[in-house]
Amino acid sequence: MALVVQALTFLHEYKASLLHPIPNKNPGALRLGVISSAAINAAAVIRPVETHPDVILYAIASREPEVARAAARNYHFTKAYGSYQDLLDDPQVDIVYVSTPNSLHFEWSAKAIEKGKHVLCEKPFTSNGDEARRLVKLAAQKGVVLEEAFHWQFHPAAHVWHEILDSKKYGKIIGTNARMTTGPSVPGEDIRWKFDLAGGSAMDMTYALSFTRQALHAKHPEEIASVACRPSKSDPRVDEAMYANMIFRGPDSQLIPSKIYVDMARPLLCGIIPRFWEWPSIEVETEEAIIYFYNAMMPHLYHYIAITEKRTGKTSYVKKYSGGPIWGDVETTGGKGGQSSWSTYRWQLEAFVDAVRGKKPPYWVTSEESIIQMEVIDSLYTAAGLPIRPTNWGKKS
Ligand SMILES: NC(=O)C1=CN([C@@H]2O[C@H](COP(=O)(O)OP(=O)(O)OC[C@H]3O[C@@H](n4cnc5c(N)ncnc54)[C@H](OP(=O)(O)O)[C@@H]3O)[C@@H](O)[C@H]2O)C=CC1
Ligand SMILES: O=C1OC[C@@H](O)[C@H](O)[C@H]1O
Repeated sequence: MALVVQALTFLHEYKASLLHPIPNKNPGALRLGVISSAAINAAAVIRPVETHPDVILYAIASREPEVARAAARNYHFTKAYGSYQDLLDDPQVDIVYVSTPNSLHFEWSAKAIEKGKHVLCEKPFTSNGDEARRLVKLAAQKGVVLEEAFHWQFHPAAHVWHEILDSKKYGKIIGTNARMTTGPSVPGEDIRWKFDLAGGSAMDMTYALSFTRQALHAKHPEEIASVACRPSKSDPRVDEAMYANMIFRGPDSQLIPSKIYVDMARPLLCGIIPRFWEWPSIEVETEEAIIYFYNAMMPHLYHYIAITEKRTGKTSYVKKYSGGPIWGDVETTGGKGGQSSWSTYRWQLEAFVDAVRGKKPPYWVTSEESIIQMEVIDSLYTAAGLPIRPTNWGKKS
């Protein structure tokens, strides 16, 4: 129930901002510029920046000057810009967060990179694989940090889950099943329904594919065995839901059947009950156990990793809110091993700032990972008989 999880994250972040005093900022703290007034801004960067000593809320831009001014007042940004370009033209901006609709990620990330800014770009990274490759190349040419904001991957729970799977304590992986759904439906006018804004369930709910590829350390699937889409009623090019059966090559070179189900308008149970309990999750079957990561998307709210051993039928539970195999020994800006109140976005910011400061971040979403993720989404659309999300900017005619 992605919308509920999202709403709870807004509350979680708001509570964290009330309970945790804003630390003194470093004299040379990085100046953040935010491109758009998106709903996700508060959870994804504004609250995390408040508790990070090395970043300040410097500027926010909107297509509407008054919207930018209101956001700046609400969240205490120093500057408000009535155009995205004006924000990028400000030499004081060091790092940029791009939270526009998907179709504009490439354009505004590229324009920020051209200005020498480091970029944290929302997921899905771009509209398609071609844009992803071009963006990564541009960042490398300009020598700036570029990161897809795949926040869930930075959380300690994700790292413990990896540790369990990679240990082979329960044998090799033999199958995966990931899902992300929301019902009641995503509202009708939302950007996620618009083809020209690179909408669609496989784009927005890219997490299910990410959980799967992460579990398997997989790149492209060996085969897309089948894909079925439920098209949006208003635009058949937009997938309201997608069901995909893929075969990946697993970490031991074995072939692994992997199911993905994403749905932006999950039918209500018995026609009336929203499935509030259905949070973005993945089940991994190994030779000896079923390992279920519940709420892999926003584990800071609540999560568990349930391990049910096939031989005994017994289930044990693992949870992890701080420390863990990657952050455990790290001196973070919140102390050793970070803080259990930190959201996925706060862990992500910690790593992003490390990278901008030239320090090796404990965890990183590689450029290759972001490119392949977009390439696989392209191939899912092609297999489904739907068009790949187009590039609207920067193509030489
Ligand atoms: N990491 C996460 O957990 C989440 C990530 N996301 C991602 O963040 C991005 C934004 O999502 P969300 O917050 O729901 O988006 P919203 O619809 O709330 O905001 C998108 C913003 O983009 C700007 N914009 C620019 N051009 C357009 C256009 N043609 N139509 C509509 N808006 C436009 C608008 O800002 P303005 O008018 O100020 O210019 C608008 O406020 C998406 O890429 C989404 O996938 C979303 C939710 C969660
Ligand atoms: O990234 C996201 O996380 C939460 C979802 O509700 C949302 O659709 C998606 O964009």
